[in-house]
Amino acid sequence: MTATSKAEQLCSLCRSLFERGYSVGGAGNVSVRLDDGGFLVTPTGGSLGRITPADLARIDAAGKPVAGPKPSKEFTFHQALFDCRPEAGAIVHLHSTYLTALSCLEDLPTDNALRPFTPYYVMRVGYLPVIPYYRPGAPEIGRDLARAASAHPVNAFLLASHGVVVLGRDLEDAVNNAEELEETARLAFILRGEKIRYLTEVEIAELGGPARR
Ligand SMILES: O=C(CO)COP(=O)(O)O
Ligand SMILES: [Zn+2]
Repeated sequence: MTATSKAEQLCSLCRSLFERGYSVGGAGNVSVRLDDGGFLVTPTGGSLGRITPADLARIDAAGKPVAGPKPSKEFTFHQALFDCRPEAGAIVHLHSTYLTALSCLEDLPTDNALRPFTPYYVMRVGYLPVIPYYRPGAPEIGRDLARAASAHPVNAFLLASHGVVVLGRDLEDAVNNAEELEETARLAFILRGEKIRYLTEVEIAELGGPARR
C-alpha cells in the first residue's frame, strides 16, 4: 500500500472511530508504518474526527519528523512499540469510555485487567497487561510499554487512569482489535455483579491467541 493510500485510510478510520464515540475532543492518536521504514502519525492536539492527509505528520525511519505538523506527543511510545514489535504495522491509542473506566479502577491486576469470557477477545488481543499511570506524553510510558511488549505477546496494553494502546498488523487490524477490546470492556461492566462463565484454559488454548507467558 502506498503512503498516499495509507494516509487516506488512516483519516477515514480516525473519522469513523470519532463518529462512533471511540474518541472525543482531542483525545487519542493513531500511527501507521510506511514501507520505507518511516511513519505517518496524527498531529498533536487535533480531533481524530476532522483529520485530512495534509494534517498528518511524517516521521522518517530514524524517528525524525520530516513533514507536516507537530506529531502526537505520544509518538515516543508508538515508536518504542514499533521498535520492539517489527510485525506491527499500526498503533491506535484511545480514551474509549469502557476501557478508560476500567483503567481507573484501583488494584487492577497488572498482568491482566480483563479475564477472558468471549473468544474474539482472546483471538484478537490475548489478554490485557496494565502500565502504571504517568502524565500524557511522559517518556516512561514508552519505556514501560517496550518492557511489557517484550514480556507479553499481546496486542493491547491498558494505561492506568488514561486509556488503551492497541497494535495490529495493519491499520484495519489495529482498529478491529481496538473495537473488539472496547466491546469486551463494555460487556465486563454490563456483567458486573453477575456470575460470569469465564473461558477455561483449554478453551483459551484452542483459540490460538497469544499464549500467556
Ligand atoms: O491522547 C492523547 C495524549 O495521551 C492526545 O495527545 P496528542 O493530541 O498529542 O496526540
Ligand atoms: Zn491519551
